[in-house]
Amino acid sequence: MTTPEFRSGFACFVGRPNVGKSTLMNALVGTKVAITSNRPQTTRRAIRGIVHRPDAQLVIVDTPGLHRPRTLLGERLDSLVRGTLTEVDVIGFCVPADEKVGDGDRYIARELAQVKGTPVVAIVTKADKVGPQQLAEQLMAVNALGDWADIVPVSAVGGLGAQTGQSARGGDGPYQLDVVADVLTGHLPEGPPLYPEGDLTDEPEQILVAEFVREAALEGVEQEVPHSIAVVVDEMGPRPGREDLTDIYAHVFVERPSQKAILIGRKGARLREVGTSARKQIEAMLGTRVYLNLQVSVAKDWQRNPKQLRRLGFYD
Ligand SMILES: Nc1nc2c(ncn2[C@@H]2O[C@H](COP(=O)(O)OP(=O)(O)OP(=O)(O)O)[C@@H](O)[C@H]2O)c(=O)[nH]1
Repeated sequence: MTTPEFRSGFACFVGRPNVGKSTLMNALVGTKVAITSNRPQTTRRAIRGIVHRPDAQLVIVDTPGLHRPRTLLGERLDSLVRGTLTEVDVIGFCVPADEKVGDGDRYIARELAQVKGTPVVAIVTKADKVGPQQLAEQLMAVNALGDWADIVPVSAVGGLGAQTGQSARGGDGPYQLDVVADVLTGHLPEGPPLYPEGDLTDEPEQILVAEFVREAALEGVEQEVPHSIAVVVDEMGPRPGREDLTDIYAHVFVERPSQKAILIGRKGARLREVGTSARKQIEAMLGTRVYLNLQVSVAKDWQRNPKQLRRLGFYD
């Protein structure tokens, strides 16, 4: 017998307002990852939480724009939402069991049909609120909405367990969270865990550091280098014996040599400015002094393979 490979990757959830996306995400994740930015606009793809399993790690990302769901419907999907949908490995499309499929659901289903290359799992939420007959009918109605990789009912409040006061996780109800997690992780590529378990609090800081560097690097050159920058923090930690000093090694990736030249500037002058500007922000956030080592590299056409890049740690 061969051991099943470990799987890892990213998921996001979409659906009309109030269909239970947040409840489901929170119920799924073992660890909440709070990204505490005082400038929330800068963190574009906040990690909502991580599902750790013996066989898989599922990283749930927030879908920007879905926090303003009332403007989402009726308008075209925000490009950021689109970006997120194509970057993740699997999308969970939530439709509640207790409301008839409506225009809002159909709208989102149509939009999802245009997202090529990312499997969509239709999730019928709040399954505990209806009887088996109504649930079966809703599953059929949702099935007719599109071409789903899977379709699965769930109750985030614990299936039958909800009525008996048992926890959602261990719940003995038929619509367990574990099943949703199984189905979602089944669509992830094989790969090692993307985040260390139990050491999650560093990650948001690294994301913010990358954002600070990215912002500083883009300052004043948005015309020449539009959206062509990705920043990866390679290493970050206190310098041994110096708790007041944090060493940070980061890579700034651009698409073309010409952009690299712009970022570095004459005799490295511009890159030094970028470093100084980013460092001030990072020092303010961390409350320590910071040594920031920036390297600029050309990663040709890095934007063309967003899934791979996300896996490598690009956050844009
Ligand atoms: N009975 C039951 N209620 C649920 C379930 N999931 C969510 N709810 C309730 O449905 C309501 C909406 O849930 P949310 O998780 O806030 O929905 P949402 O889709 O994140 O909403 P937006 O943030 O507006 O997009 C809340 O009152 C939840 O308590 C479920 O599985 N069963």
